[in-house]
Amino acid sequence: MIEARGLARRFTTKTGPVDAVRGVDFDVAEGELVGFLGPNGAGKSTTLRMLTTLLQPTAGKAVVAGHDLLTDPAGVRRNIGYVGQKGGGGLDQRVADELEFQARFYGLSRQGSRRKIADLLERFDLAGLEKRAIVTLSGGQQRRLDIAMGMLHDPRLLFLDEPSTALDPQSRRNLWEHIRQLKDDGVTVFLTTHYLDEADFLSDRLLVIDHGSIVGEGSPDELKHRVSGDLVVLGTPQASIVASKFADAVTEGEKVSFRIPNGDRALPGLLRDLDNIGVELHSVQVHRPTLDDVFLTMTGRSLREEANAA
Ligand SMILES: Nc1ncnc2c1ncn2[C@@H]1O[C@H](COP(=O)(O)OP(=O)(O)OP(=O)(O)O)[C@@H](O)[C@H]1O
Repeated sequence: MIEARGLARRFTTKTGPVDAVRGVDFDVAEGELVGFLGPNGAGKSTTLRMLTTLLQPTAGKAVVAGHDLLTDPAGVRRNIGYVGQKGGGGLDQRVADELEFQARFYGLSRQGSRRKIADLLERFDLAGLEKRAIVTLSGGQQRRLDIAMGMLHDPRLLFLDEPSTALDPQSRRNLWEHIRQLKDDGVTVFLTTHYLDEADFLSDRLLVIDHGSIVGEGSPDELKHRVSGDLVVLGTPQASIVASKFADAVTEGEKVSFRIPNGDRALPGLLRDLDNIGVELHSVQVHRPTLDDVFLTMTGRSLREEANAA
């Protein structure tokens, strides 16, 4: 559904050139939900704007929804939906008028657009809000309306830029369910996010971008497995004895932590060995790596710090 090869964008600024995207290669298969994850300024929006024909690449090429980005941008636009960071709707407009206007813009007949709008209002839990001005909707309702507008022409591929930014936890969760539903309906979804929980919950596959280059790719689980092992934390008065057995062990009072591969499976044997040498244990915890650990391993920086700083 997407084939990007050497896609790059350089901006010329007063202080010199900025390589926002440095020749990225990736594929997205039909029906996949791919999360494009990276910190602020990593190049996510620039990539998305190129793939949606809003910005001309300075190098490389891509085929998007079966059409060549450079030679057939109109073909790309006809077959994709794009939901940007800021909603496209006129805030004073009523919900139904906005949808109607957009549907007619896409060339739907009056009758066709009525049917489609009713279907989308139902699908995105907006039924009953037709007469409300957009400005009076909650943040979650506005985001769902933005997505409904992006789906009016039944695109096979939908781009979502930071879909849940500025939503409260409950609305985010609700929006995620709607995004998953799109995937279940067969729509290919490509979304950018700098939220690890969002990427983890939604994505079949993740592309991790940093400084304009792809630094990692895989399912959330695959990426977590690449971090060297699970974190084991043991509570014991003999923390220093345990620490002496593991090169990377860190002790903190009566707590010792270290990483081992496949922690769940390795733990029984490990506990037996410690018991055999007389180590007394108060507590045992095993933590699977998080996507934050993955990001830290790949880039040397914590994505959470970046997101918080934003
Ligand atoms: N029009 C522009 N002119 C100059 N530099 C730009 C322009 N647009 C983006 N950049 C720079 O390109 C880099 C990538 O920006 P981009 O917006 O693609 O990142 P991002 O990953 O989407 O970040 P965010 O999460 O903040 O939206 C940044 O260094 C940014 O400052």
